[in-house]
Amino acid sequence: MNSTTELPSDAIATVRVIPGGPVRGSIRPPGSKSLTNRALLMAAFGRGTSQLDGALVSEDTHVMTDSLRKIGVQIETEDAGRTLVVTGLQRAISPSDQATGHDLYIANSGTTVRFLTAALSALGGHYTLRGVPRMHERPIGDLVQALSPVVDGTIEAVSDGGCPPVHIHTNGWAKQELSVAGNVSSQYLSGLMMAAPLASRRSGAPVSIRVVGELVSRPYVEMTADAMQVFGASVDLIWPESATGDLIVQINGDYDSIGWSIEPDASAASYFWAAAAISGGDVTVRGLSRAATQGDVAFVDVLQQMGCRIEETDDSIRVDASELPGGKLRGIDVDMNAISDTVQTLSVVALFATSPTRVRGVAHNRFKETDRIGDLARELRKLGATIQEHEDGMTIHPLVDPGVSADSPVRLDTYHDHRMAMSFSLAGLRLDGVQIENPSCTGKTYPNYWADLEQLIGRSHHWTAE
Ligand SMILES: O=C(O)C1=C[C@@H](OP(=O)(O)O)[C@@H](O)[C@H](O)C1
Ligand SMILES: C=C(OP(=O)(O)O)C(=O)O
Repeated sequence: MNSTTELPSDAIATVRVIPGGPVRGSIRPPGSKSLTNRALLMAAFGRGTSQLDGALVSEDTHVMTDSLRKIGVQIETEDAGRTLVVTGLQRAISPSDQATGHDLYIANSGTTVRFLTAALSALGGHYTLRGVPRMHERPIGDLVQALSPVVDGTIEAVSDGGCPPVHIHTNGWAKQELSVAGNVSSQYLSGLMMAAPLASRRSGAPVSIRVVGELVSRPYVEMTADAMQVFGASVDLIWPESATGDLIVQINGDYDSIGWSIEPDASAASYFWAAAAISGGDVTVRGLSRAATQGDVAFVDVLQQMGCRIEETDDSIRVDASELPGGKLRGIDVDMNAISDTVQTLSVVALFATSPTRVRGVAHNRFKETDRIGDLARELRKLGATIQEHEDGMTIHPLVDPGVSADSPVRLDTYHDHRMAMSFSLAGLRLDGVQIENPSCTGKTYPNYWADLEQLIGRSHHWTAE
């Protein structure tokens, strides 16, 4: 057994977090995945050269950067990749590109495949986007269906159920009015919104998008609109007045070159706030406030409902669980549709509450890196928890006897899902013997997670490669 601050490599099979006392400290997570991939896309198709500071360096941003470079976008890096200098590809695709086409590898990055599918269909050319086996089970059919009637050419998703690989052969968009479903993923709408300026370049006309029916993960659409405005495009989100009405999005204008500082990742911050809640400690996350563009900062409201105290400044949010009412976290009933990437984090916190926690509104979590309801329930049960699965979420019953025996370790599978690994590490703050499989899967959005966790939890805990 050894303790190290080095990154777990692929050769390391499991990690064990050793329980200890309250976690106290402060941390600044790496840049936001969602903002980095949006900024890369808009800078790549903008006028002139943009500089992005504080970018995330991870698998999801790497596949975006690589794909953009492959189609001819110039991207220079500084500060170990955290600064990106991007020269926009302000041109239609060249005849030689048209002849050869591009084969783009997008691993398991939902943002990359959905944003690029929309943008490349508007840019024109021949492309195939393919990823890991799980990516070929993640839906993109609603986006392809939205694009099929408007492209001048063809677009198809060839795996069962309308999943990647995606083949695109177009001369851009021939129409400016689209309809898209939003009940499986908001990334389809975000992709179409960001592609719109590319289509307007060709037609000279604004683009209008109707979202038919329910829209999940709404804060990400607001983030897209905000980021597009930062890049100089104009976006109107016209929200329906009744629950049954449709959202209409109108987009006009084009992307400028800008300098932009990217916020730390709020979904990543959830693990550190949760570490405070679970251990009865207090943790300050630097670089985020409630005014952040990322909806996931609202995870602190969930912890507040469970009894934690929240303190904010313009540039930090602190979660304090050192004086919980009655000394314990309380279970809650919460709709997490808007902040679904933090469901796994909450599910582990809920194991240590005094009453059950019901999570609602996240049926779309079954389409992510893995089935984040069924697979999550299976792993939590291995810890001895009673978990009820629902169509739209789950109920987590607190552990009756928190304390897994050290001589009978529990191995938790992570399903190549970074958020499974990061969330399960939190269980190890209180339970003995929790082993997390394939810890390097955090590389999708947080390659330095284990080192950062160790730095925060300090000497009383260690993560251990076995
Ligand atoms: O637009 C984005 O950056 C994201 C939207 C969300 O996906 P869904 O809209 O599929 O819920 C979220 O889960 C994902 O991590 C990032
Ligand atoms: C769902 C996620 O990612 P994506 O959809 O971008 O692959 C995530 O990061 O939790």
